[in-house]
Amino acid sequence: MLPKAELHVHIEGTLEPGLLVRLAARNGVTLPAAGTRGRTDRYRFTGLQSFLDLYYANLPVLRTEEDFHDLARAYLVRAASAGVRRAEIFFDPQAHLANGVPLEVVFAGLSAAVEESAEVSAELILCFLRDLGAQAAEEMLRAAMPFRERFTGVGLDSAEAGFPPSLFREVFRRAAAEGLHRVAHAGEEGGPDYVWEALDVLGAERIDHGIRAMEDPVLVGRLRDERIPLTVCPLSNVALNVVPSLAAHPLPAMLEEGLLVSVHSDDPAYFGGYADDNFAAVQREFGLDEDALALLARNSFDSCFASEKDRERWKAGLSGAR
Ligand code: HPA
Ligand SMILES: [Zn+2]
Repeated sequence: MLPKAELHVHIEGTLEPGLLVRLAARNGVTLPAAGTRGRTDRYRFTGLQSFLDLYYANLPVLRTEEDFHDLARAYLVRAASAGVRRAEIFFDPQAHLANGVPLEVVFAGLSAAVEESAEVSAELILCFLRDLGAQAAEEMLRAAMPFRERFTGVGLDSAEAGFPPSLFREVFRRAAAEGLHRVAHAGEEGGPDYVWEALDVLGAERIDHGIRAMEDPVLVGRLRDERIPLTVCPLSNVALNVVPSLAAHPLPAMLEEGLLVSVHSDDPAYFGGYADDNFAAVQREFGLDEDALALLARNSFDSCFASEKDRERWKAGLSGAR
């Protein structure tokens, strides 16, 4: 299995139907109708919001430290089998707080799984829910500071359209002052202007998705010249109708432009696959050869926040892999 780093995965999006049902039973939580629909078949979504509605509807099954541990543990075991050596994992504490789960429960459960992970070097990235607004994000960051050592950076996720990155200037400035890494979802629903803002206003070090940057040649030049990482999620983009089909996905054009792109799973329990499945899908669809797949894997290590020494060690493992 090709070694790789997974840099765009939401831990809540790894909640597989089997674990969802077990946690609901364990906690005596009744799943909402929206949560039960589709579980016997593949999930079907019309766009980002229709997915988010189900994603949030399923989260009340997560209540205890053990629940968060079991969720992250299951992901890390599956990721290891996908060849993942490094995982930088998003989590959405505002959603859990809204469900009455204290922050220390979320951190304790996720951190325990991260620390216990021998196979995968893992870190957490705290995401702000952009549709809750800037003030809520600032309160979230303040509340998370007692847990500063347990997360490596901040991100920006949830409904994108109508919530431009520029709204979050101040909270990202504060995160930078705390020495936190900064990433942001941009250019999934929103256009190239959202990617510009994520870079110029938020100081984002990495853009999550970013595929709509391809609509702006000046932006493409900037991303190439500055080697700004883009974490692309092909099966997610197809599932959420961000692209009409995998065949129409801009990944080959992004590689052709020399961008620092890598491939990730986003919400694997909902979108039909983990990191290895996403690699297999683009290999099949675009006929990528071993060199192209190794480049995607190398890019993933070059895009991660691990030490130079670790990144070099993982990249050295690429020659002769597969
Ligand atoms: O795919 C996503 N996009 C935006 N926000 C999200 N939060 C969880 N998954 C996603
Ligand atoms: Zn995402």
